[in-house]
Amino acid sequence: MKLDMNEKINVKEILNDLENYRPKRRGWVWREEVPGLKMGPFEFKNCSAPLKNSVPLPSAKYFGDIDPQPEYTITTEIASGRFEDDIRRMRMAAWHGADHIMVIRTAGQSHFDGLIEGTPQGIGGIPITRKQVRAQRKALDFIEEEVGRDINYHSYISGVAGPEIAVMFAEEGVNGAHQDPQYNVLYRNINMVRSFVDAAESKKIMTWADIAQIDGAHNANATAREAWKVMPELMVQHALNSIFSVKVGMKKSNICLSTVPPTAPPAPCLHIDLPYAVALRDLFSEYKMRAQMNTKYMESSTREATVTHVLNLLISRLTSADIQSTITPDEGRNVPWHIYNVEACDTAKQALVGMDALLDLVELKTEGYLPEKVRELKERAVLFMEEILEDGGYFKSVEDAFFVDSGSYPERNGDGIGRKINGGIGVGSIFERDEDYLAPVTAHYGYNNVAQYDEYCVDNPAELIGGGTFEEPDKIIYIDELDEMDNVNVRMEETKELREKNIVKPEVEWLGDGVVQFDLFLPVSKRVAEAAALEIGKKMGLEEVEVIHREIMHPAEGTRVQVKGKVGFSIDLDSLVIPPEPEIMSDDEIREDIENNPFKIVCATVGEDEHSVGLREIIDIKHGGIEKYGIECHYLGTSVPVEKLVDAAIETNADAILASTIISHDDIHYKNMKRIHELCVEKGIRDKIIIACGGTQVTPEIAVKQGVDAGFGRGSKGVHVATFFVKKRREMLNEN
Ligand SMILES: Cc1ncc(COP(=O)(O)O)c(/C=N/CC[C@H](N)C(=O)O)c1O
Repeated sequence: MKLDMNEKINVKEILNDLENYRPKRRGWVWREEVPGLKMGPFEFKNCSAPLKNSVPLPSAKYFGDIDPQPEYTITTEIASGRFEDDIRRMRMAAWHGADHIMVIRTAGQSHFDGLIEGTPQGIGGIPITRKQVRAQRKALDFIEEEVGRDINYHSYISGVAGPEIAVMFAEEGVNGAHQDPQYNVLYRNINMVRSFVDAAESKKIMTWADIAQIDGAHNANATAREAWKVMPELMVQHALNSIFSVKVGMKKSNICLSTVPPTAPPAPCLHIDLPYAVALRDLFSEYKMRAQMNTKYMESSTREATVTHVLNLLISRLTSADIQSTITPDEGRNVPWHIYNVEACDTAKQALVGMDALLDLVELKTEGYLPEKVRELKERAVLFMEEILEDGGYFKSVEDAFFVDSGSYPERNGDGIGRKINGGIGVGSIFERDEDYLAPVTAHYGYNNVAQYDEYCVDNPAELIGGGTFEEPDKIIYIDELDEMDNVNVRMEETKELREKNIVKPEVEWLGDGVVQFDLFLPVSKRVAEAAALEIGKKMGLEEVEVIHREIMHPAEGTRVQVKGKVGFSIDLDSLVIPPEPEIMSDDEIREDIENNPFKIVCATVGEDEHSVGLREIIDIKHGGIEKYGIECHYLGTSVPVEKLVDAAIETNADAILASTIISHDDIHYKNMKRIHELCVEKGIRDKIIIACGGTQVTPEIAVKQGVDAGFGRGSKGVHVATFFVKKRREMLNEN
């Protein structure tokens, strides 16, 4: 199966024959850095190899459609609860620069005490199962082929089924995973002894499979009452998980510290977060940094979240990052939607390439507040570690609620998360292995008496059984579905007409969910505006109308409200009149026509409009404008009265008038077009002259309604206008 960029991914095809799917590779892939990368007229210092296929930033069109990729791996978190719909979002995110797909697990999967099978729908995440992992890894094989860059697939190895999950991930070629026993203990109340014994096993397996590890320190950020007060503890948590991982045998280049700038505006966040970012990288210089955007201080304003994320990216650029995780701007209001996953990827890409080579321009101060604060934070972290030792070690310090205390260490408010060593889920489930304990498996942590059967297999216990599932994937027991109702086949049956018929429904996260959102301003106070917005949504025929964001413009003057609702209908695409792509003739064909029959135009930016760039791009030869075809252009400049433009057309006996207007306030651009047409009629030249008008806010269909012959909107180029002129003149000559 090879993806065609003009065809949707065939999810049914992906689900076919999953039993025999095998992952193409094991382990994590970092981007290929290309220092001195030349793209368009620029040279980049901190970029990686460009993609084969991608969607550039909107403004890329001003720079030859280049789409430079920063050197950091870019993560997008995807998990709507329906993995089959997430596959499409993965493809969208990959085209927008994501090469790390992180799949949130269904709420509370950490408490599942074993692997689950089949493809049940999840809540706020995906129930991780072998079939679901296979389907998404298989889909990513095709998507990475399409974009031209390897994509890392990532999930979570935590909870009471951690080791089983680790084995399944190793078998299925999962490339990255969160693994941090502290997460189990602090946030899922899983017995601490069980958690660390499981973590040793899980990390051993991850090491064998070359799975990159992300720790869970960021959770303290998100859980603490005031995130910046846990900075010392965050470094302690990173240290504990990192050294434990090293002791199990994990290479440091696979150990990624999950670090989040703890604050956000209106706090003076750089002043607080940058010293922390520097201190962390000083202490853990041998490890990888997985920079995650701030998730704690996010409200329902996607704009606010995006600006905070750009400040987070500035910190990444000023310090370092290996993985730049992105958080969807709408994380603060609902389960992330397609469009916001993509926005988050674009925010990271845009900001990081925009700050390319930043450290050639600025450097961090080595005297004063910054280094002093860095030292202070490191000292607090070391003191925290020392107190753990004095208190009797990690488990004892957890019992004494050292962690996630709202005080800024060494201050303590006594409100940390305390767990008992003889409490929590899984307590009492650890047994010492007997003298003759044997597990004939690969990558097994701890005591394993293989020699009792064959001393030559001590380093390869699975040899005793002719290889385990790591060596012999055909030994994996693949279970398709267990629940006859809660599975992907039933779900896809429900939405099949949206796949099979030529109809479409709006969606935000699931195919056919019918959800739309709209943004409006109401000149009333907040509470009145919310009520009015709901009423407007209902009158628009939306169902399940809900206000998802409101912003006060002024307590009395007005409120901005964002509303979501569902449409009950779908659109029959066969019934649509879809305007054809603007035809373009070949340069030679246009040039030949003009050589045989010279063409003269008058052109200007009309009205009170001073924007000249757009029109110059359309006419100037150096921008690929219409002059390159031999068209004679009389450019009258900017803010030209329409009367003057029409008079010039008459004086020069022009074949065409080309008017540009960018300003569209009160539809002034269309009013000017209409006036040009009327003037040509009044002066008796309308049937002899071609009128074309353009501008970024011009909709061609509306332009023509004003009486002109053609309108050219955003993205139009010289070749579009020249083709139109040649065709329109031929049409007029044929008529006469
Ligand atoms: C170390 C660790 N283990 C397991 C889980 C997940 O555990 P459940 O399956 O019980 O939800 C998490 C969750 N982190 C949130 C993702 C965050 N948005 C991120 O990008 O890091 C975790 O941090």
